[in-house]
Amino acid sequence: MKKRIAVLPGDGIGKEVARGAVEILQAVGERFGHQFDFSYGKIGGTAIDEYGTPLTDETIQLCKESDAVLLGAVGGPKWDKAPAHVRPEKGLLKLRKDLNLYANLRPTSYYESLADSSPLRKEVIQDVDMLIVRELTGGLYFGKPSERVQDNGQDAVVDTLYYQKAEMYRVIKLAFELAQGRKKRVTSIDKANVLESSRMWREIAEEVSKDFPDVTLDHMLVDNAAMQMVKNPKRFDVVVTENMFGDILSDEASVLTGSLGMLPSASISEKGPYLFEPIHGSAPDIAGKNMANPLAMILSAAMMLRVSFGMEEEAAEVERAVNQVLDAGFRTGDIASFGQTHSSTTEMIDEVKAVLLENEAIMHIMGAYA
Ligand SMILES: NC(=O)c1ccc[n+]([C@@H]2O[C@H](COP(=O)([O-])OP(=O)(O)OC[C@H]3O[C@@H](n4cnc5c(N)ncnc54)[C@H](O)[C@@H]3O)[C@@H](O)[C@H]2O)c1
Ligand SMILES: CC(C)[C@H](C(=O)O)[C@@H](O)C(=O)O
Ligand SMILES: [Mg+2]
Repeated sequence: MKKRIAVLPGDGIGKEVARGAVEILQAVGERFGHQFDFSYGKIGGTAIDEYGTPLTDETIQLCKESDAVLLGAVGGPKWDKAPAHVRPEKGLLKLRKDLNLYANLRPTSYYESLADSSPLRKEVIQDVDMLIVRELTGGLYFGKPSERVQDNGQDAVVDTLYYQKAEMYRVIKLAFELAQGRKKRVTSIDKANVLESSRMWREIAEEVSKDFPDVTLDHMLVDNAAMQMVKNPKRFDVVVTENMFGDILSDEASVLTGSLGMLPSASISEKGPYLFEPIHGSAPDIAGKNMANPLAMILSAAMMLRVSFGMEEEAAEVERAVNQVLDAGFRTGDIASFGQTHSSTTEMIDEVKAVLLENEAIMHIMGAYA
């Protein structure tokens, strides 16, 4: 059946990696006989330059009319000094809010072939398999007021951490449901020794856990969690946490796989369409140089196949092709060990595509002799 995919490449390396995901999906379509229709929209700085706003109503409409959304990344120094309402990042936040994407799933798994490119010892990271469930539409990112103020004649500033109970409840419940299909362990991360919002978060986690007797729950303060994540990452299965803690911890978790350029994500809502994006940003330091690692974006496309379209075999094939390319020694700079030759973004994309199509040929031949 035809699937409509909205593609929002965004800024910087977002454009380079989004192109890769589209090429891989085209190869999947060719191999498995699916029709994927791609429609392009602008978001972030690119949209500011053209329309004066980081997200137009047309782009939101395009996303709502699609079966899934693929997003590259937004932001860059060109727009860093822009007033708050026309910052590229505001476009992404508005899109997440408008599509009600309340949960952001960020899986981190171990890649045997990348063990040498991690700064952590192999014994520490081997077999890590963690899923961070990040609340995505509440907390400090969206609380009002968020502004500069005058306080007793002093320049001051306020940001607000606001959550409704129901917003915490639904994402924590989802984390428990996901844990049931995994190792049945949820670690809820908060700052309950200081923040009232975290105390409520912890109470709700306890409340939800009563409905999931097969899943164990533990609580961890976020500062300790940041340390445990690099010291003993294997202790984590499903991690659930509020928006900003999840943002920070997931960049940290990406180091366990080897690089920020390896971590995909799925942002989901109650009824879709869902959005799929790498967790990294627009990487201005390497943008336009054909150096970015496209694998986080390609793996996000695999998550889209699985989560939005129920195409498990197709998703697994993309993941297998990525693994094969890594096993064969292809590396962008961020995942290269000392002395290894660096492949460009486009070379990596071409390699994954070639493996995908080559595997089809091999399976075809094997089928003929079966
Ligand atoms: N979802 C998003 O769109 C998103 C996420 C994070 C940051 N940002 C934005 O991106 C801009 C730059 O932010 P930053 O530099 O703090 O974070 P970043 O994620 O863009 O880059 C951090 C570091 O990781 C490297 N890196 C990131 N992705 C990579 C990849 N695929 N391959 C190889 N190396 C990669 C970069 O070169 C850089 O050294 C900011 O404007 C920020 O707001 C956007
Ligand atoms: C660009 C920024 C708003 C965004 C976030 O903090 O959510 C990014 O860091 C991410 O992780 O997707
Ligand atoms: Mg982030």
